[in-house]
Amino acid sequence: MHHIPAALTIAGTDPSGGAGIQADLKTFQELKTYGMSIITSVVAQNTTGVQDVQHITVPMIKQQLDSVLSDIPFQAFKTGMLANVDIMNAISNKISGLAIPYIMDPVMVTTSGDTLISEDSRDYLRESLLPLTTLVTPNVPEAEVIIGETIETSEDMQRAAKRIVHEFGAGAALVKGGHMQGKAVDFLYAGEKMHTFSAERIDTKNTHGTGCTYSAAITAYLSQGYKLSDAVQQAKDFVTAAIRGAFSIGHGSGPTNHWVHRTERVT
Ligand SMILES: Nc1ncnc2c1ncn2[C@@H]1O[C@H](COP(=O)(O)OP(=O)(O)O)[C@@H](O)[C@H]1O
Ligand SMILES: Cc1ncc(COP(=O)(O)OP(=O)(O)O)c(N)n1
Repeated sequence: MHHIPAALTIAGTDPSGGAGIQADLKTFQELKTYGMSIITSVVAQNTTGVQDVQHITVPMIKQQLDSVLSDIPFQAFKTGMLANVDIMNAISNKISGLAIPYIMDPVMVTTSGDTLISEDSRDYLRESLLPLTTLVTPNVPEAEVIIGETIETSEDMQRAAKRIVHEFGAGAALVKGGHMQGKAVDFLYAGEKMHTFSAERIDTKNTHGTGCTYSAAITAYLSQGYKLSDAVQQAKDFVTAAIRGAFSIGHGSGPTNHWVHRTERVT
């Protein structure tokens, strides 16, 4: 039988199409993985920020998960916005038995400065969800929240990645350097050596949804059987190209361009 790689995203929405579920599904599709989605919160947002949020009820989130789990196999999954402890707890109960890669994008605050998860859920995320992960992908502010320390240098980023694995129990940690100065350097630590992924910093304000796109690309590559460091390298190339080709649309920080690879192939 023909094997179709499939992946699931569990996250909030972005009706303007740049981040959240919409970014994840576009990325899965572009990378030729069949995409499925569980919506945790409906977020009224656009390139300028978040205007309103409505959380989906816990029974409805559980039912969405059951609908997928009872029907279609998938080879990797990711979580994005999980707004509160009740939602995190429901997800954790449903996914803890799944023996496939789990990528957590520990979404907390958007680039526009809007908070997406409650204060008290940060502890739950750290203590109950992190140990379930294959990989967690914090940006620097998120890594600071997880370890409770300020990160100023690339040595600090590497120390954070190690602590997230050894002290907080994540399977691996990818600490992303989009919020630092100079080259866009990310560090991956999975318990052995430190891997470095580096790209030129692109001078653009259009970075809405980069974290979602990056973690979705890693999830897609893992669903296709790539080993972790190769999946991250492929995803880094994908997100860098997507930032380079980002759209100047909307009145704020525009979205990454998910089909830049295809347009490059066509022209
Ligand atoms: N201006 C940029 N030029 C090149 N790469 C970038 C730029 N901004 C972010 N990145 C990269 O995009 C990815 C997402 O990183 P980051 O912005 O830190 O996460 P988030 O979107 O979660 O805040 C990382 O690989 C980071 O290095
Ligand atoms: C629903 C939803 N989830 C996550 C984010 C954050 O997206 P991210 O990729 O970290 O990029 P920014 O948009 O914050 O730059 C979001 N905005 N919405």
